[in-house]
Amino acid sequence: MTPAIEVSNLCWRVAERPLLDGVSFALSGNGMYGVIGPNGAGKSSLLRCLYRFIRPDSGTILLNGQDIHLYSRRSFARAVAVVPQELPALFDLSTEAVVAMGLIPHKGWLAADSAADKVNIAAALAEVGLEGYGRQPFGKLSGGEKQRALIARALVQKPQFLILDEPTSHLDVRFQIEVLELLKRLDICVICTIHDLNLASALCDELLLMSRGRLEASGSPAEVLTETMLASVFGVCTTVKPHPQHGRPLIHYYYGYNGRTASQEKEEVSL
Ligand SMILES: Nc1ncnc2c1ncn2[C@@H]1O[C@H](COP(=O)(O)OP(=O)(O)OP(=O)(O)O)[C@@H](O)[C@H]1O
Repeated sequence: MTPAIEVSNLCWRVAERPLLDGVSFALSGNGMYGVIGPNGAGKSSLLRCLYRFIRPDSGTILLNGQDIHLYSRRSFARAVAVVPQELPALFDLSTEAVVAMGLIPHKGWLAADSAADKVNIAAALAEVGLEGYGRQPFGKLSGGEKQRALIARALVQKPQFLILDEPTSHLDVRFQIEVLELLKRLDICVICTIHDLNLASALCDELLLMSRGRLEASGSPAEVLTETMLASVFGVCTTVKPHPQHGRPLIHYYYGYNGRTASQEKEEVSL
């Protein structure tokens, strides 16, 4: 079933500081939704609200028409999988045991893994390029391998809605592309924070641009990634052209912007 996510007027304040300020949007179906924005813009806070880690002061989040806080723990875990930004310790567990945790919402803590479960776990590890790593202690994997194992855990969960906080942050460039392509192929509703704007442009169907706790812009990469928007939200000078392969925005950065206008900077560079 295609999930519909509807976020209305989300507000979250800490010590009188508005960290999320009237955020509203709808994700109307399957696809890759990228949350972008500068450091401290509120991207992770927004995702934490979506997976019920934070309870906002006001506003609502509906999943398939029902407030997420009215779902039982188990039914929410069946529908929603999360790959957090922080890599958990889980030192004593093998990598396959960590991936198997994704099955818990479907069968409970104590049920042993069936032969079919083991096939699913091995397939998920292979999907993320970790074939043969199942017996290795999770704690001994590299940062990028851990991140991919946590994505495999989310895959075996078979969620309707997958939330990932910076899934590419520990990955080399090849795995950044492979993991995002894999997430896109899942054909479910995926929302992830991402700092690489060119990757977001190439692989996300829609972008949500956060700035200072507010949703500054949303829409297709071409609608959101404009030179003017990048200058005003990130304070960087860019030239944005269609990518020669896929036609979506390709951002070239100018260095040493230092608060001058984009056109001043470009004139200087072209001299
Ligand atoms: N629990 C909290 N208590 C107080 N302040 C918080 C809390 N969580 C987040 N913040 C603050 O809220 C702001 C937004 O944080 P958040 O992690 O959502 O930003 P972000 O856009 O994900 O940033 P980054 O790109 O650096 O990961 C930051 O200034 C952060 O310090």
